[in-house]
Amino acid sequence: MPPRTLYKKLVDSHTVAVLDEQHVLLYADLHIMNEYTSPQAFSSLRAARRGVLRPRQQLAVVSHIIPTHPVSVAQRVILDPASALQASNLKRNCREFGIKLFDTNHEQQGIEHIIAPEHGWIRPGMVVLCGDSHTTTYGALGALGFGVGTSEVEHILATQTLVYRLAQDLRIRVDGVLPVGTSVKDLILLIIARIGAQGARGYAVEFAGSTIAALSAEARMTLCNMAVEAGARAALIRPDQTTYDYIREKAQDLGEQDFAQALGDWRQLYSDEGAVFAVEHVFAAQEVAPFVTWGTSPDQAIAVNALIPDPLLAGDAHAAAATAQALQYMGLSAGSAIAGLPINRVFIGSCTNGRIEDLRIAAAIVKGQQVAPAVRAMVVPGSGAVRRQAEQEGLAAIFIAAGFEWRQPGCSMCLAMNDDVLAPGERCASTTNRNFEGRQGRGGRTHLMSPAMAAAAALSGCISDVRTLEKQHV
Ligand SMILES: CC(C)[C@H](C(=O)O)[C@@H](O)C(=O)O
Ligand code: SF4
Repeated sequence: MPPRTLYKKLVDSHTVAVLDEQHVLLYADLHIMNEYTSPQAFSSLRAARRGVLRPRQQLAVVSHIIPTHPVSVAQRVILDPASALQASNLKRNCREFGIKLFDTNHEQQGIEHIIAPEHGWIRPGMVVLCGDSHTTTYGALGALGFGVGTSEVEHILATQTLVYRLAQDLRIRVDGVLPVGTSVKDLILLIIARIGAQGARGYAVEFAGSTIAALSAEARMTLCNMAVEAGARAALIRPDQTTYDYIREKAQDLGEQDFAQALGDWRQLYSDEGAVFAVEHVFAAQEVAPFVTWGTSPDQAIAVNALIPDPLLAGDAHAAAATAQALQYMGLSAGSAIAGLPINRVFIGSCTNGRIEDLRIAAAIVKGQQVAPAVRAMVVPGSGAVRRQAEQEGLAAIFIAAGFEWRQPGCSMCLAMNDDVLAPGERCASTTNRNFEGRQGRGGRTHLMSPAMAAAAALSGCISDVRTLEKQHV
């Protein structure tokens, strides 16, 4: 057999039938649903008088619409009628078809992409599908994860398979040590800025190199989560000891013997020597600086000490128009510094940066300091488990003492489908993944950055270089 990439191995091991040169029928080990993209699928299923083939390989989470007010989980109520209906529909569907659900008042409630790995349900070698684009997150653990559309959700529920168009292979190598004050979030913002928001379109991306190997399992999730913002159809990292240790800790139901047996399979999950990638990009970790987006697309990002780009210097007329439009929406002028720009809001959370390690990083910066008076800052943990752990570790107390709001988990202001929204014109330092126009509320202005940079912005009241801030406090 010719050398294969990790991606090809995963596809091959889940191919039920080859349909044509471009398409296979792909088997899904796990299918995750949210309240937003599943209702129609269930309606169609009922209309066709079909059932759910493998209910135990399904998982449902109410994540996008739940309010995050700091009332107890049991007291959480969805007031918005349309959202309440979505949640009750999901409940009804899950009850009828016997699917495990993390409902609005569940203690472990949170964002689907945080809940699934933290319970040990994502394992190397799996295919995981979900009606949500950030399903690429699971590549961090060596699983092939990607988002599907509503009509595909119906097909998966009925057959546990998907008609899948094959992607091409792209490798991104990163070597070296990330500089002090930077994190994997800065790395992925830099990569997207360089290759563009369409730079990985149509490709399954494998991240490789010493920088990637040194990342924690959670940091790898941040990386694979955001790869979709470069258009990637999947993101993968070869499983290694870091992966095995993470799963050992999280997968409580996996006994010694099963784990040992699984390890044998997981160790085969790598791109063979000589496997061909259609495209390869190489980066050096030393190039990474704290990054911030200035525009309305995740690739419109610069190092915090750089100047906001000038449309006149853009490559072509199309790029010039896009830059000018983004600057206008963001209320920024070309050529000015991004550092020092006053902000109104800070949001720390989301499936990109709402894990315990993210909260630890932010809390270390915030500790003993105060949120700037004009700023409203919130921390929304990614799940009930993250929230509880942060409370046990004393992180919540640090945030609260500094003046942050300590909220209940959910997607929250990542996409403003609940009442956590920006007012028109408000500027937000956000650890999320998308800065599209209106993403956090109509007329709201989003600057994507790392948890460390968001913490620094909260304290100083403006976009600030966390490296300088850290020095001031030493
Ligand atoms: C609501 C859902 C379909 C959407 C996605 O697919 O990613 C959301 O999670 C997002 O982040 O924009
Ligand atoms: S946290 Fe944001 S990116 Fe993640 S699933 Fe929710 S809305 Fe989508």
